[in-house]
Amino acid sequence: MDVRQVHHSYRRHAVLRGVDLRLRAGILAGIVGENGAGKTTLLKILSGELGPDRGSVHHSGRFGYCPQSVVLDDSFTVRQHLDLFRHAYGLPDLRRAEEVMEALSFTEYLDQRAGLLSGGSRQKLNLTLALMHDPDVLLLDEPYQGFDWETYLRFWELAAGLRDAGRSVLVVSHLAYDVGRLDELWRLEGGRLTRQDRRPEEAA
Ligand SMILES: Nc1ncnc2c1ncn2[C@@H]1O[C@H](COP(=O)(O)OP(=O)(O)OP(=O)(O)O)[C@@H](O)[C@H]1O
Repeated sequence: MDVRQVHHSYRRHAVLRGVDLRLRAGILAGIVGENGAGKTTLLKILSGELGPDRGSVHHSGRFGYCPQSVVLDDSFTVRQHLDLFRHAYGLPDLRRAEEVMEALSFTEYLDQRAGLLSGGSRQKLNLTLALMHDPDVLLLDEPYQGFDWETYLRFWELAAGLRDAGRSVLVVSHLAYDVGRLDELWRLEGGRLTRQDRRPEEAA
């Protein structure tokens, strides 16, 4: 993914003022920033949901995006969500979805309605839907919110496995927590990204 000089304003409020970012294959990168720094705006632009006022975003290969809340129909079960997304992605089967669910200890919820899932389980469904087509570039917005400690660790194992398989993974969070797990850390501040040291005491 190659991002050059992205600018975005909401009316006269300039939120992004020249964001540059290059994500190579086989990297696990993080972006941190305070509330209101523009993280969600940047992710929407990277995913194509929002057009930048200026600048360019290019990526190659399959693309996956896990926003903070995926629009889910609460009356559909987990299995029905998977089937819908399988058709949308044009997948022959649910093999990868099953692997992700296994990794997140989520398989027992297949027949649960989405509206009855706990916050953490709902997030597992969001992640499964974003990962089930095995994207080359993966953008994750606050991906571990609501996770218990065990699931949090499993999430990082999953992310590292994707990196090791040559995928580009970008984790966006307001918390500079556990940054040692990342290959690169960036801070979004004043509308631009700056590279951070990954030592937690300096990045927090
Ligand atoms: N649709 C919109 N219209 C006007 N202003 C907006 C809109 N969306 C976001 N903003 C403003 O842009 C700024 C950046 O918002 P954004 O949601 O991108 O930040 P964030 O870093 O994701 O914040 P948080 O960590 O709180 O989720 C904020 O000041 C916000 O109020």
